[in-house]
Amino acid sequence: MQTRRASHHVSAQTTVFCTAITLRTVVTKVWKDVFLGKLDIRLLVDSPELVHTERLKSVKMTLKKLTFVTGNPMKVSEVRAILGNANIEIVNQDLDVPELQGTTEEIAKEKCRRAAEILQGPCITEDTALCFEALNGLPGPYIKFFLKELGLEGLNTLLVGFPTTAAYALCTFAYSAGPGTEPILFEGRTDGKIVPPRGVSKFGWNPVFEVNGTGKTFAEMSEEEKNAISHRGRALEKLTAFLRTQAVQA
Ligand SMILES: O=c1[nH]c(=O)c2ncn([C@@H]3O[C@H](COP(=O)(O)OP(=O)(O)OP(=O)(O)O)[C@@H](O)[C@H]3O)c2[nH]1
Ligand SMILES: [Mg+2]
Repeated sequence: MQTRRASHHVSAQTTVFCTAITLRTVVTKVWKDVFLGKLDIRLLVDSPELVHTERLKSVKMTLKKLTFVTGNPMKVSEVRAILGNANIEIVNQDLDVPELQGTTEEIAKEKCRRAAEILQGPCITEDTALCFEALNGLPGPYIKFFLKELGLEGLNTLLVGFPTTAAYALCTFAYSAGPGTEPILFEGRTDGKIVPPRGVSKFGWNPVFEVNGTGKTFAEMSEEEKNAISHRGRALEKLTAFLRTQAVQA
């Protein structure tokens, strides 16, 4: 009787001991992976049930690298700064993808579809528009050509005689999972007004776009300040949220 109770006691002790060792091994491995950057800590919080399954490992791999097709190095630099926080590495491909004429959405979608065909793989593209309320949204996606021909002062002159200088910056990211798949769009918008140039910037129309409620043009803001409220930052927030849901479903 006593022998049986003793052996029962020993086996219970063994179970507790083994469970503790297993738990310790799992916890150590998870934190080691977080520390080494192999595992995004946010995935642990969002979906703890996925911890250390093969699923999560492959998800992490797909999330890690993203090809951004653009010929604009300033876009690349901002996107890297913003997505660096989400632990996504941006690989830039400067492909000559023709831009269709149409709405920002149409341009972004077609640009991405063509880029995915050329790359034969997944990618993101982005189209930015600067829209003037007084001109019913123009120049919109054609701002690049207006800026080139008219310059910063010219963008102001364009609005002389109109009752408002209100404008908004619109950024549309397109994500394609690969050739033949319909690109998905993620849009971010920042409202402001067109003002005479203030601040120093290497990026296009930053000096003439004053963001509502800040009293500052994009060119007068630090990189962090701009990224936190910019059209691009807001669009990327949506893109990263989408990539996380993809991760959970993969
Ligand atoms: O001051 C700025 N702050 C910004 O945040 C910003 N984002 C874009 N732009 C400019 O607006 C036009 C968009 O045209 P866009 O989208 O076709 O770009 P792009 O042709 O330069 O590159 P891409 O089409 O290869 O990606 C181009 O002139 C860009 O330089 C910005 N200027
Ligand atoms: Mg372009």
